[in-house]
Amino acid sequence: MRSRFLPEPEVPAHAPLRGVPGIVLVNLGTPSAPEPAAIRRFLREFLSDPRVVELPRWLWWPILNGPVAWLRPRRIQHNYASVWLPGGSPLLVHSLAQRDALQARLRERGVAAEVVLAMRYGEPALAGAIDGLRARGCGRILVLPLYPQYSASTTATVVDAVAAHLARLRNQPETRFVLRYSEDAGYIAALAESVRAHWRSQGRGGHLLMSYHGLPKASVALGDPYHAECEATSRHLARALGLADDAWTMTFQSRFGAAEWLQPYTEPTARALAGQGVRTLDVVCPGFAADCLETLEEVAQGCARTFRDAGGQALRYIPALNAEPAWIDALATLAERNLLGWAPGSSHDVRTSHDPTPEEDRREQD
Ligand SMILES: C=CC1=C(C)c2cc3[nH]c(cc4nc(cc5[nH]c(cc1n2)c(C)c5CCC(=O)O)C(CCC(=O)O)=C4C)c(C)c3C=C
Ligand SMILES: [Fe+2]
Ligand SMILES: [Fe+2]
Repeated sequence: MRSRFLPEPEVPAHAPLRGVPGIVLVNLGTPSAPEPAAIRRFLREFLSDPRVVELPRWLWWPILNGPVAWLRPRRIQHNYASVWLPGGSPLLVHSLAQRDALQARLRERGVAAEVVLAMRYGEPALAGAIDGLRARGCGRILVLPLYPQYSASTTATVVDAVAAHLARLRNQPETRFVLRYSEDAGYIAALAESVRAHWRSQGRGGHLLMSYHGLPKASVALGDPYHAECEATSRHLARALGLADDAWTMTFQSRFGAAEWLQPYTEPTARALAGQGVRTLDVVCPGFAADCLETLEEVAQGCARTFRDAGGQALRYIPALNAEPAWIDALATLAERNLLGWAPGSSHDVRTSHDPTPEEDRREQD
């Protein structure tokens, strides 16, 4: 009989019942090459997710498969090419470095867990990452999206995709999700340290922009908590840096389409600040755990040009946390906390009754 479910991986018979836990870091996804065909493939998958573009299908489908699929890739290929790294797209390169650094840090801490990277759209695929962990005997999986602030258009789509894959499995792994860490102390401390390091090496700018990826205003009106979470991150970061209220501004970038998005927008704000006499502008993008097209091309290049053209002297972009040690430490702590009771060796480990040590066995019999 053919089963409607996927075949189960063969895990060695002597493998422990649930094995060590697996951790899936998940980021958005990015084209496999800075070329129109690869960009088109990526945009088609990403922008056909109904959580990303909420327009009715009959209206959106012709736009996506017409102008977006055929004009946008040709237009933005040069943007991608201008930030492309020898190892590939910056988003992929930095996310892989985060995976490796997190794996190493957990080992140093004596926490047994297998870390893999997946992209929500494109490669490495989420389903493949989960199957890879299962084949290595991981019966418990922690999904850790690289989105500090929850949004339906990012975090929830990861949950959707994981759930859709689990729906095809017979022997489902125990699964946990980290939905947000916008106010996490380690994350805020890592951000603050990255800003301070920038100030130490380049001097303090006249103003600090905290720029987040935007979202249609309508989504927030319908209950998406994203704006409130960006605000929470920004206030914590400002407090950690000891900034007065008029020394920083929260803005939103990467607007897409004709609708109104969260305001104030980053680029016009940079222009206005130059007009008000700000000479040097520091910009940090706390919502992007890894540098990507939106930070390196749109902000570090594009907004910097706008700022200079408007009379400013220099916009100095502060790199994303990427594989910064303080951030990897924060990620490791976040992971450990969410592995509670799962990870042998973790300081948070709660041994289950399934596998008592011989010594515990003896004690229990006494
Ligand atoms: C309606 C469209 C979009 C929504 C909603 C949206 C939300 C959103 N996106 C990120 C993070 C990233 N977005 C990136 C690129 C990107 N985003 C959109 C559109 C929406 N994003 C597009 C069309 C693109 C591709 C580039 C372009 O065509 O301009 C990226 C970078 C990817 C890369 O290859 O480097 C990231 C990261 C968040 C956090 C978010 C909601 C909170
Ligand atoms: Fe986006
Ligand atoms: Fe963009």
